[in-house]
Amino acid sequence: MSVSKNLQNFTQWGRKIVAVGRNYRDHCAELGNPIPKSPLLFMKPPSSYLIEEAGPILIPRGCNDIHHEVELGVVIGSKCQDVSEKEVLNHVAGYALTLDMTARDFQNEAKAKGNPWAMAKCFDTALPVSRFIALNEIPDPGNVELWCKVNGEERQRGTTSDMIFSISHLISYISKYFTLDEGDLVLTGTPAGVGPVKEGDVLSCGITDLIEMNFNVKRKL
Ligand SMILES: O=C(O)/C=C/C(=O)CC(=O)C(=O)O
Ligand SMILES: [Mg+2]
Repeated sequence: MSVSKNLQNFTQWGRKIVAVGRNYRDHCAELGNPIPKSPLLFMKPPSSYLIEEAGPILIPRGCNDIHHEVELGVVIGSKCQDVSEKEVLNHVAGYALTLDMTARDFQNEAKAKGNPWAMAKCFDTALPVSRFIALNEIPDPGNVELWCKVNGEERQRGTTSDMIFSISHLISYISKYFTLDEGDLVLTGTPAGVGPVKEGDVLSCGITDLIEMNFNVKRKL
């Protein structure tokens, strides 16, 4: 699809962010979760976006276990409502490299009480995000290698070919329940290797040698 130049600033649009959880078998196993039968969805707010130049990832107040989750983001280019899997790629404008930062202690507490995950997933700086990645830079989104390092030490390396639900399936599925609009972002889930970062760490992630981003980690005062 042709991409409006403006869409390159998708993080400033204030659009929806739909995140998929438990989309890699090895990540389900490491957290002791069952393999989902259908996509597990949650939301992150646009206020959680953090671009590289904007400053550090801030550990939210009271959190003692914040985890990195490197993920491929898909930028929606046009309205998706009841879109078939075959049509999905016509609605994709491009991609982004993302970190679904997760306050794991908040999430575990919420899970134990049967409560929603908002406190764990939605805090300010919970969504470090790269520049817009054009379609031609990722010819096959179903076979993209993602990596994540803490202080230069590799923690995550996985490929989108290991997703349980493909990008086409995810977007088609979401569009059956709620409309995706131009400028929305879909996070496609993280592979195994998630783990903690602490104040003073440098968190780096990338897509093979296509793109890399680096963030300092600080505690919110
Ligand atoms: O159920 C859990 O314990 C944790 C789930 C997640 O945080 C899911 C994701 O965000 C993911 O798989 O990427
Ligand atoms: Mg995630």
